[in-house]
Amino acid sequence: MSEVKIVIAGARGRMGSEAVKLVEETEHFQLVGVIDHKNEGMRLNELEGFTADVPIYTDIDKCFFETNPDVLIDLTTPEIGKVHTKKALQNGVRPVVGTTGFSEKDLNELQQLTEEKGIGAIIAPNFAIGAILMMKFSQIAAKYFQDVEIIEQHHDQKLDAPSGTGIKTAEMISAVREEKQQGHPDEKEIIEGARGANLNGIRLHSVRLPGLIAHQEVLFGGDGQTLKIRHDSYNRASFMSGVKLAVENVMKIDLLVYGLENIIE
Ligand SMILES: NC(=O)C1=CN([C@@H]2O[C@H](COP(=O)(O)OP(=O)(O)OC[C@H]3O[C@@H](n4cnc5c(N)ncnc54)[C@H](OP(=O)(O)O)[C@@H]3O)[C@@H](O)[C@H]2O)C=CC1
Ligand SMILES: O=C(O)C1=N[C@H](C(=O)O)C[C@H](O)C1
Repeated sequence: MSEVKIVIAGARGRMGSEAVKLVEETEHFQLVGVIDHKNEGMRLNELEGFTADVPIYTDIDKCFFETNPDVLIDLTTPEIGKVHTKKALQNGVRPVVGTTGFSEKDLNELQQLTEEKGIGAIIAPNFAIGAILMMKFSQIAAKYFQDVEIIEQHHDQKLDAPSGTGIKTAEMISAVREEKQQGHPDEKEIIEGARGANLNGIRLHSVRLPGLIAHQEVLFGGDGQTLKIRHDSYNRASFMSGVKLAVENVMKIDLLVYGLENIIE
């Protein structure tokens, strides 16, 4: 594979700093710059913990113009991630987006823009291979068990709830499950929110605690039995093989792919 020139947005963050390591360690990847909201004019290796000698930009247009990247890896925040993805597509840069918190409307807009530009884009709510399998296995199980609830657990610095993975799991299950209103028909929430979020009748519960990283359990209930499908990420390195796969694949496609399950057959 020929060399892929990469810019990372959110490089100082928990995920971004792992992505910097991944890019530095991968022979056919080249880090050409990073996008931040501070440290304009500095080099990344002037910041503690980094060795990559690349420029830091606070202006994404200037970054794209000066570094001419093939791919933008975005690992920022729900608000800014959307702006960056749009800017990347407008500049002919292929986005690989791990940032979560995109709405259906955002995804539709980005899909349209991708089609207009005719270049690849990947938005992956979860890059961990085990999490992709957890979602795929849940989709299989949902053909046999109509009753399902999702419990996702994350660190307490997470900005969005439910998690992107929780939403994607519910969407994948909804695609194969006959819609069902679960629980007792006369059920009443004594305290609002007690039954969690509701996506097509599937309940999604979000736990936020220090000490956690990223965990999800999908619980199915049937006659006298339950089935639990669980995935745990214990560190951010667990996401990096998926980031690598996404970067390699985004160079070969000319459409928007939402979810790595569409790439890992
Ligand atoms: N798809 C996946 O597999 C995974 C996705 N995620 C998602 O990735 C995103 C990042 O998560 P995480 O690394 O934990 O978060 P962090 O808060 O650790 O990192 C986000 C980084 O983005 C920076 N940032 C904020 N605003 C801007 C901006 N305007 N331009 C450039 N950088 C900016 C932050 O800087 P500062 O700290 O100064 O604000 C910070 O360095 C989240 O949306 C999370 O849900 C997380 C894990 C796995
Ligand atoms: O914010 C996180 O940490 C994570 N976010 C993603 C999500 O919202 O699903 C992926 C993973 O769960 C970690």
